[in-house]
Amino acid sequence: MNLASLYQRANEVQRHDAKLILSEYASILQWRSDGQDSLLDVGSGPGNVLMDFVHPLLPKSFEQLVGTDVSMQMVRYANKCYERYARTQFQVLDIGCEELPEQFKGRFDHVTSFYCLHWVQNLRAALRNIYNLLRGEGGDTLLVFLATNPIYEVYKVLQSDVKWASYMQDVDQFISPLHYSTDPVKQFEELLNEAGFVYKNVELRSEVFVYEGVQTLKDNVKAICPFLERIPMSQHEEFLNDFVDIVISMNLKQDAKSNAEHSQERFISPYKLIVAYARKSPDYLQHVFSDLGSVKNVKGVM
Ligand SMILES: C[S@@+](CC[C@H](N)C(=O)[O-])C[C@H]1O[C@@H](n2cnc3c(N)ncnc32)[C@H](O)[C@@H]1O
Ligand SMILES: CC(C)=CCC/C(C)=C/CC/C(C)=C/C(=O)O
Repeated sequence: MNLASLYQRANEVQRHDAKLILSEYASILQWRSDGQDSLLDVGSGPGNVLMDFVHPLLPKSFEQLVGTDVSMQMVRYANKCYERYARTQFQVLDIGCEELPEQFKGRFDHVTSFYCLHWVQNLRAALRNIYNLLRGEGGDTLLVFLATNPIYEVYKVLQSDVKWASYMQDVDQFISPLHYSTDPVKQFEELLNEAGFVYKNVELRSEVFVYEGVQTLKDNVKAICPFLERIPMSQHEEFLNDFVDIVISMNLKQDAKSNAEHSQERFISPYKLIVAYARKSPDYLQHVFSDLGSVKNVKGVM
């Protein structure tokens, strides 16, 4: 996914969900009493969700805001767009990496991520890294990503088409790792436990987004579809038309009202969103728990 400017213009559902969920969690995030919070965002893309919806929530005296992304093109684009913002920077980081670069370890009070983790097949590594991004004495994380989306079924049908099969052999790499899960909440809770998070709240939200008009749908697909850059430009419109035909065959097109003038076609996208909030136990608590075995009567913290 490398079309920073197009994505910035065609990310309606992503902006809608991030804005709504941040309005709900702004008061739940554990802001520091001294106001010197450090926050890292995972998969920031062109940065407009982070800067439009997270940045305004930070205390005025925040320590640092770091947007990260696996794509150098997204990072360069975001740094250029937001270069005038104090104590704010964008850096390359693959959240699914085996070993978190030292400069990121234990430095953040908060880690957020919006519409990124469904792109990461190794959620176990991602959550281990997110845990290790947080400072030793605590910190919290707010993670919002797709469990299911009809786009994944459309991709599977396109991959079976001889016209597109050779460009989509690795289609499963781009399907959310929870798309086929029978219990995505349980599965993600177990992954959070494994990473070491002690307090967690994981929701699965059933949502519906309506794309007004076929061009809006096509633009939103173009902004995130990983296969288009592999297909000759001269065939892009054919690919997108085939995409829309499959959406229609899935009965996801709402018939325009016959009497309405200039009515647009509406495309319905029913999807399921994971909204997960978790806190990292302070290191000192871990110390107390680990000492429980040697000290019989421990008073106070339990
Ligand atoms: C759909 S965009 C979301 C951007 C932004 N968070 C938003 O809500 O608009 C997903 C972003 O995640 C990035 N991404 C995909 N895999 C990643 C990984 N393993 N580590 C970090 N970022 C990744 C993509 O490059 C892309 O910029
Ligand atoms: C009707 C239909 C198939 C709509 C899906 C359209 C669409 C652009 C979904 C985006 C899914 C996705 C992977 C978003 C992202 O990563 O930001």
